[in-house]
Amino acid sequence: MIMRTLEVALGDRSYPIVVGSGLYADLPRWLQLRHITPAHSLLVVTDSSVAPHYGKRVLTPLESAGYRVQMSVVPAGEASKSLDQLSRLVEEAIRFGMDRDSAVLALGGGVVGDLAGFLAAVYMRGIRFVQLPTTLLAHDSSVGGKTGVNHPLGKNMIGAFHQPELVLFDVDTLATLPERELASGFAEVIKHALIADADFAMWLEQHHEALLRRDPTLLTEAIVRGCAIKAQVVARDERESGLRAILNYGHTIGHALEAATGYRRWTHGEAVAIGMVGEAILGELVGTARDVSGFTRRLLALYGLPVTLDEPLSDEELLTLMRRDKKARQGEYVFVLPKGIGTVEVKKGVEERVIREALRRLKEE
Ligand SMILES: NC(=O)c1ccc[n+]([C@@H]2O[C@H](COP(=O)([O-])OP(=O)(O)OC[C@H]3O[C@@H](n4cnc5c(N)ncnc54)[C@H](O)[C@@H]3O)[C@@H](O)[C@H]2O)c1
Ligand SMILES: O=C(O)C(=O)C[C@@H](O)[C@H](O)[C@H](O)COP(=O)(O)O
Ligand SMILES: [Zn+2]
Repeated sequence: MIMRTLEVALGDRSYPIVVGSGLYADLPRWLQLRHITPAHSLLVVTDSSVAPHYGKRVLTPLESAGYRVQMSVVPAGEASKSLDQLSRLVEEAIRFGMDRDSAVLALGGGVVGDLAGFLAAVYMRGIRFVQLPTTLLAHDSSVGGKTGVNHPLGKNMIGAFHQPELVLFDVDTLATLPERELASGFAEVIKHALIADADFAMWLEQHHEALLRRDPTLLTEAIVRGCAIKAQVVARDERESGLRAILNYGHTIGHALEAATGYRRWTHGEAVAIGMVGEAILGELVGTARDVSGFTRRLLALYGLPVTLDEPLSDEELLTLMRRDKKARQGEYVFVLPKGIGTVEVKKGVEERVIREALRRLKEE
């Protein structure tokens, strides 16, 4: 049995990230290690695609250990990251009798993780929660405490920082993940490599075939390396007063693409993949880096990810959305730009004409 453990070091709010197989059978023990005992009722939030596969696998050991537990299911998909779904979950939590000692378990991908985490952040002004990620992408979303929902005018516009008590990533769940979602998850794995670890980027290039075949040892290694980069950044700058913004590489453009298409055209990872190519081109134009967009494009393409902007979106709309990005200040555009492979910098005040040129090149095959 594979099992690897890391820590997000946040003083008395530090928590473990456990990555391995067959972990759900031991879920009660992990919860008790975090002082979530059968005296505490649990709301398991999941989605309509995950519930049929893993609902029972999570509920059964909890019930056997004496927990009072209820499962709440939201429709699968990005549209569930909404205030409407949040409000419905609050109602279910109240009716179930959740109190300040209760905990929320987020069983699913980033949508469930962000939504259920936000529920935990606001329910009775904050209760504990646990992340049970079931997508590759959720190696990113389950760590670091960014929770929230979308607004039609902007991605993740409503949310809170609220750290989980525990991240328990059972890699067995990845067996049922659709191929498109696996690729989408690799976009954030590649992001972690491109911002912090050139060797990891080369490793991802070398092992792409086995990783796409879901070789369990390599997949676990990719998750652990990605989580380790994220955990280190979060530990140094939990609330994004500076350094943490590097985790947003590809997202100024990526989030604009998602919002401009009503969160329907691309998955989050696909939008970030196109965004990383765009921001690599932008880095070359601004002069922070040389010769990075070619490698970025090739690596993402090896994982079947989109690397050109092939949707007829107006530059005006994308620029408006990018000015609303959470990193932006005083109407200035802020981007995370590469300095090379494995290193990036946060660049404020990028000129609009240069962004337009990057978008033009991003549209080229
Ligand atoms: N909080 C953060 O730091 C952070 C980081 C990255 C991304 N995100 C957010 O995460 C979201 C994207 O997450 P995602 O890509 O995991 O999408 P998702 O949660 O929508 O999952 C993708 C699809 O796969 C299905 N699915 C999930 N696990 C499955 C499994 N094991 N087997 C079969 N089907 C499964 C889901 O039902 C869904 O249809 C976006 O909203 C993004 O903004 C947040
Ligand atoms: O954890 C972070 O910080 C990130 O930026 C990780 C991103 O992959 C993630 O998509 C995050 O939700 C984006 O946050 P936002 O603040 O730009 O909405
Ligand atoms: Zn992301």
